[in-house]
Amino acid sequence: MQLKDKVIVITGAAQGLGRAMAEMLAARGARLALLDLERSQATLSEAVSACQGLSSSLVRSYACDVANEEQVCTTFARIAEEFGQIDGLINNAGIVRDGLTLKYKDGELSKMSLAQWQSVLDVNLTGLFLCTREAAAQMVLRKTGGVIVNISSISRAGNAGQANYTAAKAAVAADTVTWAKEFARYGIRVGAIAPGFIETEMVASMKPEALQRMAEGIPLKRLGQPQEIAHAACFILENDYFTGRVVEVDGGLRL
Ligand SMILES: NC(=O)C1=CN([C@@H]2O[C@H](COP(=O)(O)OP(=O)(O)OC[C@H]3O[C@@H](n4cnc5c(N)ncnc54)[C@H](O)[C@@H]3O)[C@@H](O)[C@H]2O)C=CC1
Ligand SMILES: CC(C)c1ccc(C(=O)O)c(O)c1O
Repeated sequence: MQLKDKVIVITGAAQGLGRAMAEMLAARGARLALLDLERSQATLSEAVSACQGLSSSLVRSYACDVANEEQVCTTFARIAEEFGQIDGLINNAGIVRDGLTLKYKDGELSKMSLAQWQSVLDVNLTGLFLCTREAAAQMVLRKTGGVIVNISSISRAGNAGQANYTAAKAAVAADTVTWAKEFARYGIRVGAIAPGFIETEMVASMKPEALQRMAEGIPLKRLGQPQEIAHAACFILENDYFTGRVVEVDGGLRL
């Protein structure tokens, strides 16, 4: 897919990987619909301005909680109406609520709460399902075809302290295959990226000692940059023979 003038929706676009992908796509001439939570609209406006500084193509922001079915349906219908079509979707919005499933220390047993489990599944998996369904529906109805890029994680292979996140990101990788098979007949490709540790606000909230230990274990000896993930997203969007696969961009962490 040539990116110039294509309409690409990015969820969780206010900061981090979402914003980096928005800026790279703007620089390549794509038209952008940038989504984030109501409470992140001020930051999202800054992302819109940054994109507008890189391109004369249309860039608009939308307040949308990807885990809210009504908001997702309304927002994707609005985007299709306002832009005339949807050519691409990057399912990037995600949260972490890390913790051990069980912790036993000094005679005290603590547990991951159902709310802690459910909140991560709601955003990282159900949200991604809702956005995929609504974007694909517009692509099918308008007979445009398109591309969907899901953000998984190397955590999908299992990571202590992330039972909720791991479950969601593994399901994202599995459903990337499911949807690649289901949607190929409509000219829709679906791919995924599994980033390793990338330098964003989410990772900055980790303990510095833990981050340092982690970086030392990465063969390339550094965290990834958001632009390196944006580059992978552009590859999936642009390469017309790519579907149903997960691109791992992790500095060799899982070798
Ligand atoms: N930073 C990293 O090292 C890695 C990140 N990832 C994944 O990449 C994606 C982006 O991560 P970062 O940019 O690091 O995170 P971030 O926390 O910096 O940005 C996430 C964005 O998603 C938005 N968001 C959260 N819940 C939302 C919801 N319900 N509806 C709409 N927007 C919502 C937030 O407001 C925020 O703007 C996530 O899916 C994350 O799981 C995967 C592997 C590694
Ligand atoms: C273990 C993986 C690389 C990981 C680690 C931390 C975060 C985060 O803090 O956001 C992730 O999203 C991950 O996927």
